[in-house]
This record gives sequence, C-alpha cells and structure tokens, in this order.
Amino acid sequence: MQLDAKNIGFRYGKSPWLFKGINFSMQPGEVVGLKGPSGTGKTTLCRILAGYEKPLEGKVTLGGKALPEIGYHPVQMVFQHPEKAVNPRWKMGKTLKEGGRPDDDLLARLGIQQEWLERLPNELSGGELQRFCVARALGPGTRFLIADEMTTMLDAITQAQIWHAVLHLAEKRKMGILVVSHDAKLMNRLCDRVIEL
Ligand SMILES: Nc1ncnc2c1ncn2[C@@H]1O[C@H](COP(=O)(O)OP(=O)(O)OP(=O)(O)O)[C@@H](O)[C@H]1O
Repeated sequence: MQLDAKNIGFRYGKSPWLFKGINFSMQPGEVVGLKGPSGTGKTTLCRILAGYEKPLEGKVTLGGKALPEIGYHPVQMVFQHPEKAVNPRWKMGKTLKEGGRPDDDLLARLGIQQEWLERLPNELSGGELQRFCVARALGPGTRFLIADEMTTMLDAITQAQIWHAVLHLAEKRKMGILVVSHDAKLMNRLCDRVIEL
C-alpha cells in the first residue's frame, strides 16, 4: 500500500504559504529521509501525512484511498519530545495499549523493562519514555512510521538500539518510514533516498 501526497499546500491562518505543490510517494518497506532548513514546514508536512492536520490544497492517500478519520491511524508519528506525547497521569502500561496489543519481541528489542509498565512518565528518563512512544506507534495496524527527530535528544547507544528495533520490524512487516532529521550522517545511514523540502 503506497502512501501518496499529491499537490499538498498549507499555511497557518493568514500567514504566507509554508509550501505548495508538494508531491511525493512512499512504497511499503521504503526508508525515506526528509530534510530542509528549520522552519520550512517539515513537521507540518508530517502532521498532514499522519492525519493530525488537513492540507488546504491537495490530498494524502494510502493505497489510493483517503486517510481514515476514525479508528487506528495507519500512518503513525513519533515526535522529538516524548513528554509532550503522553498523558502524565497514565501509567506506561496504559499508554502503551493505545497502540493496540504490544508486541513482546518489539518491547524486548526496544529494551523496555516490565517494571517500567507500572511507572508514570515522570518516573522514567527521556530515553526510556521515548522507547514507549516508539512502541506505541508501532501497533499492528501501522503501515508507515513518521519519525520526526525521533532520536535527536538521545545518546548514541540508545539511538542505535531504537533504530535497530524499528528497522527490524519495518523489514519484517514491510512498513515504510519517513525520517526527519538534521543529522546528515544518520540520514545517509538509514535512508534509501532523501528528499528536501
Ligand atoms: N500551530 C501553528 N500556528 C502557527 N504557526 C505555526 C504553527 N506550527 C508551526 N508554525 C510555523 O510554521 C513554520 C513551520 O514549522 P514546522 O515546525 O513545520 O517547521 P520545521 O521545518 O519542522 O522546523 P524545525 O526543523 O525547526 O523543526 C514555522 O515558522 C512555525 O513557526
């Protein structure tokens, strides 16, 4: 199932157009990089692809059909700051279940420890918390993952462990990944191709 963005245009309110006429496609299993200077609208485009925001022009389709408005979203996004992406009052076990039934093999590969499931977000480090956000985004219904600076704030070892787990699963499930990063080395290592906004 191919993900297509056709002729996408977006602006916030009455501010100038951030972008117009964006066209690109991603195949299942493909790892694509998205780069561009700060403020060009990478995160905004990601939010449109993941269905958080509607484009003002053009459309996003998955397998030729419009993205679903209800139910589990097949395009999932992980943000740079995990603390903004979780409910501070929910134990991690509950947060994890938002993505569907967690895959034990994935949790192990991400280095998530069983006892962390009983903790609240503020009882985990940033890196530990981000592992949960990644696991939650990789529910069984995910066809494409959008990683927006997903490992930017993590140390090299944690970064490598998370990417290793994600790429393993992507290959197994033929899931596509869009990687947004300012780290050119990381992009070259991970991506089949890189597009610039
Ligand atoms: N909700 C919003 N309302 C108004 N303007 C916004 C909103 N969100 C983002 N912007 C503006 O839109 C522009 C693009 O922001 P966006 O976060 O998409 O860029 P980016 O390319 O991802 O940047 P960075 O590389 O710094 O993360 C910025 O100028 C930002 O201030």
